[in-house]
Amino acid sequence: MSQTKHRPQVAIICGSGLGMLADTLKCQDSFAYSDIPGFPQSTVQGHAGRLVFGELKGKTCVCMQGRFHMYEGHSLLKTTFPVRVFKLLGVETLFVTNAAGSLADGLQPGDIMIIKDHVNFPGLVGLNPLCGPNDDKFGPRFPAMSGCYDKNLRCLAMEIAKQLGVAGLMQEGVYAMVGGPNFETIAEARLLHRLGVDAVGMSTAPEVVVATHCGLRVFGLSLITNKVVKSYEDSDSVNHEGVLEVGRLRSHTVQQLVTELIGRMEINNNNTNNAA
Ligand SMILES: O=P(O)(O)O[C@@H]1C[C@H](O)[C@@H](CO)O1
Ligand code: HPA
Repeated sequence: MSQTKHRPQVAIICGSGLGMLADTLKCQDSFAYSDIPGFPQSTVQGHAGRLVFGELKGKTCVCMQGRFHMYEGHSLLKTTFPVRVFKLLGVETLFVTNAAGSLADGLQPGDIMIIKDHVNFPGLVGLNPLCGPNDDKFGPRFPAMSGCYDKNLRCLAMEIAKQLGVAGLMQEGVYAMVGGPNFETIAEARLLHRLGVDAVGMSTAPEVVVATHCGLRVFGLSLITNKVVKSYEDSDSVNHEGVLEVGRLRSHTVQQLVTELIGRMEINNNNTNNAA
């Protein structure tokens, strides 16, 4: 921390192809993950691997340009390590963004889903970053996860979307994390759809679990980059380049939404930082 004067209140984790969010920060100090002790390295295209500090609409932010995924071979403890670092830095609110495939018929590529809730499939079978001895300095052994995506921020995001004229692209929905790295089979896609999942991806849920455990307020967005193939008659096929391309096409809108939301949200300064 001696290398930056910024003391962030807000942390942003950028999903695949959404790293441009960091470019909006003013008065930047940026650090390659390879220069930060204990940080894993990014291995996925579209995840630059830089931690960027700066100002956005009067709030001090830190932005992860590149996240860590379980399928890269990192332990869940490693993939979520930055969230606890943010807590210790005094961050109060975590923004998570991701690229996801849609299962809901009403969600098209290019749409933006405000995450209302998640299904943490790895977590349901015991692959949870909170497994192992609990560190009481961060939070309780058995944290509640109901309400982990802050309702006030979700409402404010919708209000802002209306003012920006992009409400037609936006709706709330349930995100599910699967392990990846392969995309879903048709049978898996049908199962997820029947279970009430609106969009599926390979990240986010462990970060949100760790953030909620240590008392961070969370806001999440999924950029819908593709429709998940649910029919044996459908010859479409998803690929990572296509995912990144939709990210590029919608980068400006995602940037506007996040910037306005950060500018207008209140900071309570209720991060007592008692984990430090
Ligand atoms: O980091 P996110 O969840 O945005 O990345 C998604 C899931 C895979 O890593 C990749 C697939 O294209 O995009
Ligand atoms: N499935 C899982 N992860 C994804 C998808 C998908 O269809 N699109 C982007 N990330």
